[in-house]
Amino acid sequence: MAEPLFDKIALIGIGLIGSSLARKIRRETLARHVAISTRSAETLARARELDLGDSYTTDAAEAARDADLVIVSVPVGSSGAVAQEIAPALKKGAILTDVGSTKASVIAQMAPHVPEGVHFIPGHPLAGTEKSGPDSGFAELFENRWCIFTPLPDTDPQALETLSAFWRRCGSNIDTMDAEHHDKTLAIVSHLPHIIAYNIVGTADDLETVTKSEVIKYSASGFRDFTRLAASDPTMWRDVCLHNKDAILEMLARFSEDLASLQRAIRWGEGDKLFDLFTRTRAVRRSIIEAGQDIDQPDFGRQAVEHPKA
Ligand SMILES: NC(=O)C1=CN([C@@H]2O[C@H](COP(=O)(O)OP(=O)(O)OC[C@H]3O[C@@H](n4cnc5c(N)ncnc54)[C@H](O)[C@@H]3O)[C@@H](O)[C@H]2O)C=CC1
Ligand SMILES: O=C(O)C(=O)Cc1ccc(O)cc1
Repeated sequence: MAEPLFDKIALIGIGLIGSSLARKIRRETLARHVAISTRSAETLARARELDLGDSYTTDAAEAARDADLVIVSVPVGSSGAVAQEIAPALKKGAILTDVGSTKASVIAQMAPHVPEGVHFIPGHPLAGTEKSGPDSGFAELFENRWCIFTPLPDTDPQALETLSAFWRRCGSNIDTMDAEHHDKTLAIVSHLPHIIAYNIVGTADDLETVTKSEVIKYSASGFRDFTRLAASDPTMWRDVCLHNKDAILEMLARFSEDLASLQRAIRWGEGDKLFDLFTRTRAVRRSIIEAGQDIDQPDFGRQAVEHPKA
């Protein structure tokens, strides 16, 4: 078995992402000690029952003390408060990272609190499901997934390599880019799909002419796919919307223009236009599959939750 990469890893936040990391770290012995901290005593008690770590506390600073790697896995709107709380406890040379779905805002919130000598490397694993909480995690979540880092200009290359090695051991491929580019890219490939899903399910729920029971009874697989995304955690997605506002609004404006054009094509019976668009979009799906992206991983997640492996 390979040597642990770290003596102590602190996981601040133990929901889907934090608990998936905990399970992987424990399974592969990536650290000698896993310290777990979360805000609510109830969630912490559940993490203890699931045996996700070696020590448990609601005091984030206590968990972060002496840690070589601190991973903040909380809704993006709470990342500044967490950074402020743990900052005095961070040891010199420690790596501080996060997993938040937005990056420019997380950097703006966390960076001002990071003490001299601590390596702050913002990160984002592109891996998840619609589930949340410590029960929903599974060790395989990050396998064959991308983990994006958005390093700051003064990021230490050695610390970046150490963190990359950790994520590779979690099964991920690594990419780096600047935070603004990350936020624009994720706005279109992740944030908009969730917003569209929330919207369509909300519209269906509001309809007067179709009853709620008909929506449930007759929901074809297309609508069901939207309901999966629309079941994602409300706190997490409220924060994503509020903290990637500009990029999301920019992509929504583009989306609305294209939707208006589609609406017009339907109104005027422009079959060729519809056919051309649908042909182009089918090719996008095919290239995703050809690129080997396992887009059905959420099903794998559901199976893993039914048969949890700590
Ligand atoms: N759910 C997903 O599919 C993915 C989520 N992310 C990002 O990962 C982060 C965590 O998301 P999940 O694990 O899905 O959420 P979750 O809702 O499953 O877990 C969040 C955890 O943070 C804790 N928490 C909330 N506020 C806190 C605070 N102020 N101090 C300490 N702990 C606090 C909660 O008690 C819970 O343990 C978010 O920033 C999200 O954007 C990234 C990739 C995928
Ligand atoms: O459940 C899904 O389909 C997801 O898209 C999960 C997800 C949610 C947020 C992220 O920042 C990354 C991945």
